[in-house]
This record gives sequence, structure tokens and C-alpha cells, in this order.
Amino acid sequence: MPKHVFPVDFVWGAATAAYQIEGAVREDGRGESIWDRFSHTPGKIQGGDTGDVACDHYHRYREDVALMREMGLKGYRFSIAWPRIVPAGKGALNPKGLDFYNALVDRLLANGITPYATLYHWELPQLLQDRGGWDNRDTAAYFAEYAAVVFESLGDRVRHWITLNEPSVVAYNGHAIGEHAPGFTDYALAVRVSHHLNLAHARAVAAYRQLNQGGVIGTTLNLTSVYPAGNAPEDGAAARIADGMYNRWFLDPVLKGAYPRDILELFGQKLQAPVIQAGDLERIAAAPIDFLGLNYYSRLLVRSAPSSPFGYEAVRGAGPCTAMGWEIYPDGLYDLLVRLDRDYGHPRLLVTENGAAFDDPLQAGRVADPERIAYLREHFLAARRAIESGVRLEGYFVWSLLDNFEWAHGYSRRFGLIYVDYPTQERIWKDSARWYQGVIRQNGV
Ligand SMILES: OC[C@H]1NNC[C@@H](O)[C@@H]1O
Ligand SMILES: [Ca+2]
Repeated sequence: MPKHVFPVDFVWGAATAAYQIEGAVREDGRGESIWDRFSHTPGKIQGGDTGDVACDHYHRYREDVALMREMGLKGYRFSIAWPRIVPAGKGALNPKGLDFYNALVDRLLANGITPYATLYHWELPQLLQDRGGWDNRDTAAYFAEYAAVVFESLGDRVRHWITLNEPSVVAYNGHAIGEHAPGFTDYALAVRVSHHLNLAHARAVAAYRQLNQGGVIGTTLNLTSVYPAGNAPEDGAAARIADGMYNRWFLDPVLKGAYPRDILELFGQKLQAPVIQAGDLERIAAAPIDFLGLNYYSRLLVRSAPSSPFGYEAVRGAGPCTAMGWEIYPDGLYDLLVRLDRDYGHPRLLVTENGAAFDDPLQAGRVADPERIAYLREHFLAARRAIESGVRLEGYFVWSLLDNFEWAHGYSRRFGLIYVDYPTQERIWKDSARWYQGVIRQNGV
């Protein structure tokens, strides 16, 4: 028997995203996305990799659902590719795109797996990017129109919706750092983008409420626990700025209907403040969510750095790291969950992503990944402690079901519970997949 049993209806799941696993990028009417354009731009992706084929999930989804069934997953989080549904981003629909996700959802339900659908996991149609992308407020309205089409097509069977995946990564990595599509390096742009993403989220929530389908809708934020590297007062101030930029700037509008004042002032001083128009915050505040999805990978240690753009810089933690260079710090998940519970009104929570990349050598048809088992066990225990503290954590989705296209790192990073031998597309269970199957079966670690 497990020492730490989880609540009886706890949703043990795994997560993926369309561009990272589907492939078939020009099949059945799919339109071009900003990630097609970006990955085909020389020098952007490690190894020159693209999502053209990925895990070929578009053709292999029946086999992949069978793997989920064998693993015993209660839930499966996937994303719907906007360019499959509305190839130009707005206007004409692509019925074959809807057919694919209907077939996937029907097969999940036939196998006793609850679908959790993310409407935006970064697959913006390129034609909308050509008209300004998320810097154009209109994109928020086009997103809500796309969302309404998907709700109408799937909403009788899909009862758990996530509007956006990680708006802070879309804003910062895609528009301030340039590491992700569409590849801009302009912080003022990134802040405007973050505001328009919040508008898109609010419009989609409002569209969902209007349809009265009776399911639940939330959003997924990638969050972290921020700690000062030293105990000097300026390190504490630096930690508050980093926490504001990465956590509160995205949490507060969605859960409190307002931007955090300190960061609004910081952005006002340093950048053009986001282009907030009359009625925007009311619209955001009028679209409360049913649950918050959070993606946690590691903590953030910062120290004061007056010469840095926002007065802080990250410091490497002392702990061991994953293949991404991210410090393994399970206590940060506990601290984050307790903080969300305390500061944001005891919300319903889902860990919509947590997992790790390690060098997973395939040896004699096996992948021994004891580090991933240890990583997941420690983070599950942190989650269990938070539940014992009264946090309303309802489920946990491991990133990821399959090895897949890890954005700028291409296929060089393997996050999967299941190994993908890309040349043959063979799926091979890592030891952690068997271990996780056991965790689900006994509902505990
Ligand atoms: O970096 C690992 C994951 N992080 N969250 C978003 C996903 O698309 C990434 O693969
Ligand atoms: Ca390669």
C-alpha cells in the first residue's frame, strides 16, 4: 500500500500540445502557424528541427490513446491547433480539423479518459501574425470566435477547458527574448501582448458562459516560487519584482480582475504601459474562471542587479538540475500551491504540467530513467503535502505523455514518460511510465 494516498477522485493525467506531437502540418486543410514559420527559419531551432512530423500523432492517435488506457490515465490534456480549425485565423472553418479532434475526444471517452482541452498552446495562425498577431487587439476577438466554434463542436463531450497555455511565455519568450515564435525582442511589445492575451482569455470565457454547456473553464499559467538569493533587503525587493513580473502580472487580472499596482507602475516607467482601454479590466473581471491550471518546473532565485532591465537577475540554485538546466526543487511546488491558496482565495487548482527532461538513452530496447521517477515522486509528495494543508488540488498532469518537439530545443530534450524513437516512430515505455501506472493504480506514492 502507498504511504501517501491521494483523494479518491484525484485526476492523474498526462499532457501534450498539438504542434509538439501532431505533425501532419499541411494535411487536411491545416493552415500555417507562427511555429511552422519560426521552425523553418534557419537558426531558430536546435538541430534545424521542425514540427513537420513530430510524433506523427495526427495519424497515430488511436495507438496513443491505447497507451494512455494501458497507463490508466484518468485525464489527458491536449491542445487544439487553431490553424486546423480556422486556417486563416478568422473566417472560413476547416471541417476536417474539427473531425480530427472529435475523433480524438470520442476515442478518449470510449477508453474512460477525461479530455482536458487547451484552446491556445501557441499555434497562432500565421496570417493573423501578418496582421500584428497578439500586438493587434483584434486577435483577441478572433480567438473568441475560434473558441466558440470549438465549444459548439466539442462542448457536449469536453467539459474541461483551458483557454491559454502560459501567456507569460507567449509574451516574454516570443516577444521580449525572441527565443520563441514570432521571435521579437521588445519588452514594451511583450507587455502589450500580455494584455491582449488577457483580453482573449476573457472573451473566450464569456463566449463559453453564453453557450451554457455546463462544463468548467480556466487558464494555465506557468508559475514559479521566487526566493531572494541573499538576505539583503535589496534581494528581497528584487524577488518581489520577479514575482510580480512572472506570477502576479498574470495571476491578478485573471483571479482579481486588476493588474498589480507595483508592476503596472514599473512597466509604466520602463516601457509604454500596456495599452489598456476603457472597459478592458471590467471585461477581464467579468470573466471569472472555475479553476486555475498551473505549470511548475522549478524555482527562481534572484538577487538585486541595478544594471539589469528590471533591477534583478536570476541566480543558479545549488540543487541538481534536469537536462534543461532547471534546478530540481520540489519544495517550490508546495510553496507555490500554498501561496496560491492563501493569496488568491482558495481556488480550485490543477497541476496542468510538471515533469523533467533527462538524457534518456535507449539501451537494449529499454529506457531506465530513475531520475524522472525520483523527480516525479518528490513533486507528487510536495503536492500531497499541499493537499493536506487544505489546498484544493484536483489533478496532476505529467509533462509529457510522449517525448516531443521541445520548441527551440527541437527533439534534443526528452520529457516523455514514453520514449519516441523518431526514425521508426516506435513508442517505448520508460521505467517511469510503468512506475506512474502503479501510482495511478494505487492512487498514491
Ligand atoms: O518546457 C517543457 C514544457 N513547458 N510548458 C509548455 C510546454 O509546451 C513545454 O514543452
Ligand atoms: Ca535534429
